[in-house]
Amino acid sequence: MTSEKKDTTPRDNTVRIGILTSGGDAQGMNAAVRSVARSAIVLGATPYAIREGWYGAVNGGDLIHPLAWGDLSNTISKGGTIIGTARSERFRKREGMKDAVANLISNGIDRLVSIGGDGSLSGTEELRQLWPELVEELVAEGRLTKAQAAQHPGLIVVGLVGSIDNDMTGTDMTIGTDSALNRIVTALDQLSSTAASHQRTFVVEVMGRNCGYLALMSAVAGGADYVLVPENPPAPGWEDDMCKKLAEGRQQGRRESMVIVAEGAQDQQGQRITADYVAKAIEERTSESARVTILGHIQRGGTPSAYDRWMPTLLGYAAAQEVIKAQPGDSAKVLGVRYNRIARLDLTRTVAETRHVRKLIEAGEYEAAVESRGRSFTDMVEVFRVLSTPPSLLTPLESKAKRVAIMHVGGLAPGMNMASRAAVRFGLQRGLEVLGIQGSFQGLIDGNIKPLAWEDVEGWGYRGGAELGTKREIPVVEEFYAIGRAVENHQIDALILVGGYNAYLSAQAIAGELSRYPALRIPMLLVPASIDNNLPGAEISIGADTALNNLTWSMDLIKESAAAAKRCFVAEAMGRHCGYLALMGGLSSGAETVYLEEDSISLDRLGQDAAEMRESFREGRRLALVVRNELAGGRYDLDFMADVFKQESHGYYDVRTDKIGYLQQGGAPTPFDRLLATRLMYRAMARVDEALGRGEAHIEYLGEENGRVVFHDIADMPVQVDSVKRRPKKQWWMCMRPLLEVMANSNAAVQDFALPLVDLTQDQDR
Ligand SMILES: Nc1ncnc2c1ncn2[C@@H]1O[C@H](COP(=O)(O)OP(=O)(O)OP(=O)(O)O)[C@@H](O)[C@H]1O
Ligand SMILES: O=P(O)(O)OC[C@H]1O[C@](O)(CO)[C@@H](O)[C@@H]1O
Repeated sequence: MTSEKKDTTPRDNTVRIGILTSGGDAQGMNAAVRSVARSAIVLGATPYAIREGWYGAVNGGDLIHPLAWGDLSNTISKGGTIIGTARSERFRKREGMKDAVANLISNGIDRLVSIGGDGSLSGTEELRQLWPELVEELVAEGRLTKAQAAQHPGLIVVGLVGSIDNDMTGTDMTIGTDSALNRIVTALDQLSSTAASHQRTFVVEVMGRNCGYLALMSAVAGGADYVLVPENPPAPGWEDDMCKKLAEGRQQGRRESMVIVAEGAQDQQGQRITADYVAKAIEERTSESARVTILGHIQRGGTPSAYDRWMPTLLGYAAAQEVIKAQPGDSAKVLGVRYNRIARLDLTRTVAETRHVRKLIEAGEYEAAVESRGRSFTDMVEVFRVLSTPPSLLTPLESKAKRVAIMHVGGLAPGMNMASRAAVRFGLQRGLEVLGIQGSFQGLIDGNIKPLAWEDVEGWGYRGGAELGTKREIPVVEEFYAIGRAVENHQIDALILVGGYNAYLSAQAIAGELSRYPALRIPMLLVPASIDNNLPGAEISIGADTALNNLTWSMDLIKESAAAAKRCFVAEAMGRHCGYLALMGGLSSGAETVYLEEDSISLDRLGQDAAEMRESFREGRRLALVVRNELAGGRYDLDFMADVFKQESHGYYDVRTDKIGYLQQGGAPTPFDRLLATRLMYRAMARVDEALGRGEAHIEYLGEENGRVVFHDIADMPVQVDSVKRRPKKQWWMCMRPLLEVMANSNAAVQDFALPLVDLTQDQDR
């Protein structure tokens, strides 16, 4: 970013858009700033940075300056906010706001994209409402001319929610939350090994102010034993309950114990519960020592997750579009995300609703407070209870004498272990016996099957790989008899297959042979797990988020390695025929070009891209990233593409290739994949239980679509997928394709394209 003093006197007639980040910084704010600024440039407007949040608006001068395309280079992977943030006390006062109006107008700015938490956004709205009055006063005081006042009659505002707390109602995730959750869960994984070595309890305090989202979700994803959140204060005597739970867990073989305390946790008397208090309570009641870890600002630090890059990029484009189109007097909007789509929310209402939750907690209306956090939060309270409570403390359920088997089929997907762990615990709670099949269909035929107890799956959640193994082979007809015999011999009443496309094809094959093999007429349910994200009826499959993060992280490293030389990297992402990883990885790592299998890639296109690449290096570019999906371009493979770029470089840059490969499949699953696996298995086990109760035997697959878990009969599969390309006919993320062009090219021809919007009138959670 340039540091020289800018002449901010308005000279052109373009629309000027001020961009500020305010309140606590959050990972992903840079992606939002970059996107708003670059989209503004592509849409014909001029972006201005207002540095240090509202402090910059109040103080003006060098703190307000235009942003050039190059100022945003290589910022998407950076943590924090490159334009600075602050908590400005002066802005809270009328005089401070008046100074802000004077400074904004003297820079020709009356359109603003404000990125921050509810405090920052309510400050923004207050300024918008006071604007006309303050302008009048400034004219009366001679600080603005009448012409300036006439030119800027009102402030046009769009808000983006940047805060790790995820406390804004109406939006599923705020910018920074996913990264903070990644940070917390990584820390919990690391603490687990030391805790297990000593059979010790760790009490971990996490951020979130009055919101328990980070605490609750990290407790589920990190496999914790007990959680304390502000919305759901524990009843008197909770210290004894907690210690009983910890002791029982130990009895069941749990070596590491973890208690998560939200920083805003309190008891029903409104008394704050600190991590130290929790540790003391444990030491007083058990013979064990407890250790306290306060994660603090680590949670807000470091590089953003892939989600906190592509999501703010999408929102940033939408915000630029919105702020350019809006008219003075239009109500202010805040753009959030619901079900991976953009939610256009009324700023005033959203902020008021958010503050209302805080009031509910203060008033002791806890049930209402939990409900206000939305369905996913409410469900997770119950999910956590079931997952974390040792069987001896769960209300005993009568055994149903039914056996549900679980196995993996297809390529490895991080999160498969979490799905198995959840299956065992949800199944046992329902009075079902859960069997683990080792080694897919061949394992079933060979009888590699054993009952899984509550403690058998302890610690599985954070492991990469698949403890039950997985194989890609689809059973052939000759094996169906053996499979049927195995199902009968092991008295398997229902089967849950966690896996990828080949699991679905296997189920389809079984469905076609049911009349010949009646033993296979049992409920079967497919749970989507594939890093390719190519499964029907599932917008995201288990494993795709981990793979995307692994890919993004590797491309960050590649970019860094290339920064020293003038270099173009051509990187290859997995995904087979599905471009999800390549496109989202490209968007998240700031790639210049992405080639998908879904595109038709001609030699002409490659030649043209290479010529543009040469031109950009000739004009001073130092680094470029091209991402290709592993099957994109058919015979134009990785080496061929690299050769075209090399041949056309004319010495302006050199070219290197990198096949990212199997590291995309490896490592511990991200919190998103763990939570998705848990949510899906919660519903899967309930469905199987119901089917067993009713004596039904459907073969179904499930997945999340538009924020709902939806079940489809296997017969729907041919309608939903392109069977040659092995991917859904409709891929919701494809509409983000033009976004990459907008972020990569200031002369992008793409002006306006359809954004994935959620229809809030159809939203049953609002
Ligand atoms: N009611 C208000 N009126 C005017 N300005 C406000 C108001 N509330 C907050 N602000 C401005 O926004 C800044 C940031 O607010 P706050 O500290 O509440 O953080 P936030 O935006 O809620 O972010 P975070 O989620 O990180 O806490 C304040 O320092 C102040 O300048
Ligand atoms: O960075 P500061 O000013 O210490 O603020 C910490 C607070 O900000 C947040 O990180 C974001 O609102 C909260 O979770 C935390 O309570």
